[in-house]
Amino acid sequence: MAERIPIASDHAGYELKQHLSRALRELGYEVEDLGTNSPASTDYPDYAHPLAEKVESGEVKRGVLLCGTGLGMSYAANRHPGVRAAVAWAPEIAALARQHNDANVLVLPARFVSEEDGVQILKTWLETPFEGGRHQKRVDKIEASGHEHSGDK
Ligand SMILES: O=C[C@H](O)[C@H](O)[C@H](O)COP(=O)(O)O
Repeated sequence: MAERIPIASDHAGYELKQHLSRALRELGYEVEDLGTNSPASTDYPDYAHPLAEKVESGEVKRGVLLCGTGLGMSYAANRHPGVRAAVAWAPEIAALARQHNDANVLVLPARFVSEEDGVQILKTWLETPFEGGRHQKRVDKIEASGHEHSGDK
């Protein structure tokens, strides 16, 4: 069965979302489009939270968000426990976001990447595994309260 991947954007990411949705389908994924559905002005948290809730609950393994810079979407998505939303503007960032940070949400800065680069970033993020090892301990510490962790444990 094809993996279902939710994707969402605000107005700034709308055009690239449409392009990446087509690319995802061509790659064999089932795409769940959570909006927005036009280039009309919208508020990015209205799209980030529903997608992040799906990842947080385990309904889906991973998802894709887009806004102008990627920043607003990442701020909102990263408030959800267990969500690690990474802004990636180059395939190398997307690869490291997977290898080192186990990023389960890819966030694209739609006003700063071309359609072609967007597809390469997406494919790299989809195909790159988490390395685990020393990175697992660090990822685990993200979920811990900042008060509980100090020093090099
Ligand atoms: O982080 C926020 C995103 O980049 C938004 O896409 C951006 O702020 C939207 O800006 P505007 O309302 O000026 O199109």
